[in-house]
Amino acid sequence: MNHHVDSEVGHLGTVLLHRPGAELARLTPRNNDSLLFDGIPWVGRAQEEHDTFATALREHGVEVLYVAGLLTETLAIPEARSAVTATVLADFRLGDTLRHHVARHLADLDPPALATTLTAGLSQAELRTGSGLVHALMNRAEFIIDPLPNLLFTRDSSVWIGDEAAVTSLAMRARRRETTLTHAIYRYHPRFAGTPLLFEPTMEHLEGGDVLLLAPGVIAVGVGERTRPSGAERLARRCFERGLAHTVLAVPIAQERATMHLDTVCTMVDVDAVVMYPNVADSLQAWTVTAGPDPEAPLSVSGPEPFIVAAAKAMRIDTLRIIDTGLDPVTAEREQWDDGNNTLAVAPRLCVAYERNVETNAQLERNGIEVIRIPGSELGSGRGGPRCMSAPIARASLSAAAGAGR
Ligand SMILES: NC(=[NH2+])NCCC[C@H](N)C(=O)O
Repeated sequence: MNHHVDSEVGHLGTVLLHRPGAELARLTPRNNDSLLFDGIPWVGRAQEEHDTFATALREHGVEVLYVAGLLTETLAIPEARSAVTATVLADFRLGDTLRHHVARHLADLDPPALATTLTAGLSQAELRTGSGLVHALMNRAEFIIDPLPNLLFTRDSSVWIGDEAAVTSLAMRARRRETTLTHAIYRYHPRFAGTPLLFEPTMEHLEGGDVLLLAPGVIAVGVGERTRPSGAERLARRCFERGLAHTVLAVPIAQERATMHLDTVCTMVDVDAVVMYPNVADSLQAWTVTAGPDPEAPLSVSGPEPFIVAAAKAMRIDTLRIIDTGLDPVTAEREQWDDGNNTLAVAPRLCVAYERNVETNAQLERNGIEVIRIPGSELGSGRGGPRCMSAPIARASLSAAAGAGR
């Protein structure tokens, strides 16, 4: 099976999605902030919206894989099952007595039920038997295993570069456990076992929403709230060592919720065009990182210079075209917040976007980009759009198309 991604826009072959489920029903006004949601989504409607997204992708010939299905199949493998449950049981907050009860509870679950518990979490009330001090001092609604509502945003927990999978290192506490699931899938699932892992969750912080494959061999990495400079450095070194890239652009972004990832302000819609939030278009800078002269100095760093200039140079094109999010700054700010810039390219000049971002979508169409509109009123409450909700596993190679090779 051909798993390979070398751009943001090559015809999408296979994508990993997570259909939201019981984990979204865990959100309350008391925990939504710490679980990184801005509201309390209506779960049934979020599922309908997500199904519309998946159907639109399938109608364009895309193979849709779901985390729940892959995880269930993975958990049927004893080694994978014990690796994943060990990460849950390692939680310090449990203490030995409760840990023992949780281990017994998990051991009784079949793979589908275990997959559900690992994503939706486990409350004190749901644990069949419990005892000990930690259990006694918990209230019934408290989580023994925290839910993972942000699993919806599959973009962040793994990224394919070439034919390698990078399992990322998530910065926010509420999301860390997501990568234990993606890690297990890529290590043990028969479809993926043997895939080289370019990055591991034990490394410096790096999130997929910050990683943009601008062209074969050229990667932009947003550096801000989530991805740290050290994470970008580690990714650059590993990509150079493995011949997966010749240039990495480190792009500082404001450490704010609205711009938590680079893909919240900029996504690619054509081989030489991005849709970009106008309020940052002029100020976005990039540091250019290339392989250094010798092992003592593995990286060369230069810059900063305007992102679009650095990107065009690295991509060896004259200009990187910028399509902005509508002209008036208030509309632009509203639509950026609602993930207007967060499009998923299905092919060059064909992208999926939330229908609510009326101005941005009209701008895209005026610039020759076809827009597949999907509803996102409930999905968007987690602050993520079509790109955040998808992890491409296979795209038609642009380097093959250009005859460039690597
Ligand atoms: N690639 C992205 N922009 N992902 C959006 C993730 C949103 C999620 N609620 C978080 O705060 O982490």
